[in-house]
Amino acid sequence: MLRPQHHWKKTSEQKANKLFRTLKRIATLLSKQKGMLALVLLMVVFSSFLSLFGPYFIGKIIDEHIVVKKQDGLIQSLMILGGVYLFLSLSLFLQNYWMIAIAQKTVYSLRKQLFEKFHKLPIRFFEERQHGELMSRITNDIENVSQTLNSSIIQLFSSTLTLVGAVIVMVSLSPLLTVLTLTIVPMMFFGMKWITNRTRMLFKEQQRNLGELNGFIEESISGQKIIKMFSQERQTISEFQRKNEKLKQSGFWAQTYSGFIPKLMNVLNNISFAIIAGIGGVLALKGLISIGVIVIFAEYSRQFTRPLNDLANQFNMLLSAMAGAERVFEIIDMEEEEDEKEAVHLRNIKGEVEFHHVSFSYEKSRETIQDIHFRVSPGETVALVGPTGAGKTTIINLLSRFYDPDSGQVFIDGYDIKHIKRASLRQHMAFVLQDTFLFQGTIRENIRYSRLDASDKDVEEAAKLANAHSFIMKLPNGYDTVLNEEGSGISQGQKQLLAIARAILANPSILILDEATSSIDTVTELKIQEALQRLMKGRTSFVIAHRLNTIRNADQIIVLHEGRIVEKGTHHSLLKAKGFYYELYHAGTDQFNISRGR
Ligand SMILES: Nc1ncnc2c1ncn2[C@@H]1O[C@H](COP(=O)(O)OP(=O)(O)OP(=O)(O)O)[C@@H](O)[C@H]1O
Repeated sequence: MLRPQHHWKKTSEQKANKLFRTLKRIATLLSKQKGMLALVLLMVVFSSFLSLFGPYFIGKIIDEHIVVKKQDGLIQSLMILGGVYLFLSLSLFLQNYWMIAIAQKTVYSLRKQLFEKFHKLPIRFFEERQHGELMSRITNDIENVSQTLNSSIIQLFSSTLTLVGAVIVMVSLSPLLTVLTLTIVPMMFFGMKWITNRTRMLFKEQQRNLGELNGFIEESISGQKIIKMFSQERQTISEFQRKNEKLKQSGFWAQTYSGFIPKLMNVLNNISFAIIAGIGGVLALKGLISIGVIVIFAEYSRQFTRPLNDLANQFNMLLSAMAGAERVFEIIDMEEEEDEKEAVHLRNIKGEVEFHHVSFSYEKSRETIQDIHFRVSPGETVALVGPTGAGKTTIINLLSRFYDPDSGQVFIDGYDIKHIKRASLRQHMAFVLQDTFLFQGTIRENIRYSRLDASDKDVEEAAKLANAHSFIMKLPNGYDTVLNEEGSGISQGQKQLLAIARAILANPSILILDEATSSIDTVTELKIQEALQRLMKGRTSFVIAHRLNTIRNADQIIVLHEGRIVEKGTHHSLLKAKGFYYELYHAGTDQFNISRGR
């Protein structure tokens, strides 16, 4: 029995420590705007004082003017009272205004830090995580922090000040009535606890159901084509209805229970008012307190329930925002993909590539590639061939340093690429992948993405070499046609021509090409082939080849199987050897299937 208890104690301690560290970090961020923060706190103190002083002053006016029917000085007192409430409003406005400015500035820099960090993290980081989840850190989590900074800090501080101040004044006026008034506090505490326990669970459920529904909506929007292809509309709608119904149910109960909170507050307010009026009245009749004191108490007790309620709410909000902030800091603290201190910048390269006994695994439990060893002379074309999962993409990932080898080395022009700056290394490479990623923007901007300083003439020149110019000119706005992220409006083959144009513009020494497996119409296919021939000329090219033509023309074919090189050679020498390549070729695997007929 001791152990779990000890464990529990430890984890809750760790949690508290973590929370404290996160709070401290937020405080450090906020302290960058010390001057403004000091002003806000000053305003909070001022407004708390005025909100206590107002009712006190009303009590005084009642005792000194109303009860004794003395008109002298009443007007002045009322003017002072007006001034108190005017300044109270002003200070509340100012503290809010300044605090929002501080909060927005803080989350602005947090958002900036996080986005910049994303670009310094290795590819592994993104491959291991859900993109939706990462998106939510930069949107929801940061928004949560922003909301809390906007209001919670002020509320927590002013609620505490008001509570403490009210109790001090009340005790000084009538300890007995204070004790009686405070009897509602435990009632309030337990009542609130009962409701919030239930609402918290219900809200959690509502949130979960909402998340589920949102996920389902997102999936059915992006999978619309598949839904229609398989005529699953009706099934999708009924699944949606089921989820929608669940959300409605949980939403109904969550809102109903949370709707009790103001009602309960009202009842408790009335009870405390009855206590103050009744018992205060008896005390006043006995001459123990004045009528003004009853008014002060009545007003304070009304003020009492609000800060107590606020404190509980704000504290919950603060906890949830801190959880969000923790998730943000977790990423900000992650180890970055850094270049070695002495890493060099390569100006020009010839394009000689050597893999020297390279082994690598994505996960410790399973070796992905083993003892890969080959050399490529500048300008050569290498076809990487092998069944699915053989390790072709992994070799490309290592060459471009998206991952680093566990053992062995990769050399470019005799330099171990570990000692070359990543940006410099990738500057000498261009990628034409199966799935061309296009950004929202014009065709011109999309081609220029590989060399931002290229002139319009350079862009068009590259498009011409890539056989893309003629189809671009047929688009409604030519080079200024706007594409969305999915590149809808142009075909798969045309997307590839754009990718080739991009690569031609980059003018790299090393070219990485992942040939498309999807079949493309013959005319476009021929255009692609011709453009690729131009692109590959004079550059060291690595091709994950799917077209027989490419494979046949390669200077070197590297045949991979289960992470190892099983054969090397040219098409003819490998066929002659009657080994694994020969088998692949005759078995008509994916790699050879596509273009055998062409
Ligand atoms: N990010 C990753 N994390 C873990 N394992 C991975 C990762 N990427 C690939 N693998 C695994 O590594 C092995 C080699 O994958 P790789 O993508 O290099 O094969 P491939 O030859 O390019 O296959 P294909 O022709 O299907 O693209 C596979 O077993 C794959 O499951």
